[in-house]
Amino acid sequence: MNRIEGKLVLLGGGKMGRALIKGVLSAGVTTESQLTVVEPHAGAQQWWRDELPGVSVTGDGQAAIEAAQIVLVAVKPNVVQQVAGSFSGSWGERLVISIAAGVTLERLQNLFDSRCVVRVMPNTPCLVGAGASAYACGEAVSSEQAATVAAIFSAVGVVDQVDEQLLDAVTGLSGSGPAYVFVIIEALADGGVAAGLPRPLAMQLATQTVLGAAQLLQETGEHPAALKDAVASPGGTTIAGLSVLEQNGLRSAMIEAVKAATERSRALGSHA
Ligand SMILES: NC(=O)C1=CN([C@@H]2O[C@H](COP(=O)(O)OP(=O)(O)OC[C@H]3O[C@@H](n4cnc5c(N)ncnc54)[C@H](O)[C@@H]3O)[C@@H](O)[C@H]2O)C=CC1
Ligand SMILES: O=C(O)[C@@H]1CCC=N1
Repeated sequence: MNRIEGKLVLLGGGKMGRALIKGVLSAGVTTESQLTVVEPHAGAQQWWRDELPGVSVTGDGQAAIEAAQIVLVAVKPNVVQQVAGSFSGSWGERLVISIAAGVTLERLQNLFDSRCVVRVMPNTPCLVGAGASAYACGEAVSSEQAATVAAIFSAVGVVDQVDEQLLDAVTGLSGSGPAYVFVIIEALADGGVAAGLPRPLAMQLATQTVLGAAQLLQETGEHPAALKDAVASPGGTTIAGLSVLEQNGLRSAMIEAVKAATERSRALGSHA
């Protein structure tokens, strides 16, 4: 795993900032002493002091940003403008990496008055090293800086560089997707409970079934339809279940969910 050089500042120590930094630290891509977290809320600051006492935490990022080579922006989309304006120096050649949903490279370039900006869409499984991320680079991002982005996000999962126009769809699929899968797991477990299983056993079976199916798909490289067909015996249990999923529009619900989240990402970008 590539170690990154230089000081890194995280702007926004909330859910995603925590997931990314914990993952990156445990992969050894950076160290606690290279890191400063800028976070205004006392409760969130306390989390960092309790969980990662070697990381500096501050409410005022001026000095830390001055000393940093890399700035990771993990605030809500409507706060990006505020954090960009809160630094009184020039953002200059610093690498600014934003994970804010919908906030475009053009918008980032304007807000940070810099062409060294990268727009990334990660997801929460980064916390356990199983994230899925994609990124697009601004006009002046060097190949070394792009490699730094790849090093950070490959430390916490898989990462691809894409054309920026694809990032709203990435947001709708893999950025928001963990939530869809959690709903599926919860619903599978509810079904198990309805069919008479104790809740803890139902949760374990539902979770492991989703994990195992994903792993089987990934490791065999088979088409999902072929793997689905292999489960469904003629006149058996699975085809009875699949038939109910089709009657209730599961596929179409999934497609519409990704499309709706993609549209929402586009809308967030136009309002951020
Ligand atoms: N939650 C998710 O699954 C994903 C979120 N994202 C993006 O990540 C960004 C952060 O999302 P979450 O971590 O879920 O939100 P969050 O609300 O958990 O974290 C945001 C943090 O920013 C802090 N903050 C507010 N104003 C600030 C300021 N002026 N300076 C520094 N920090 C400030 C807040 O106190 C909070 O701790 C969003 O832009 C979101 O679109 C991207 C991928 C997945
Ligand atoms: O719901 C959101 O806006 C963020 C972006 C992707 C996942 N969560």
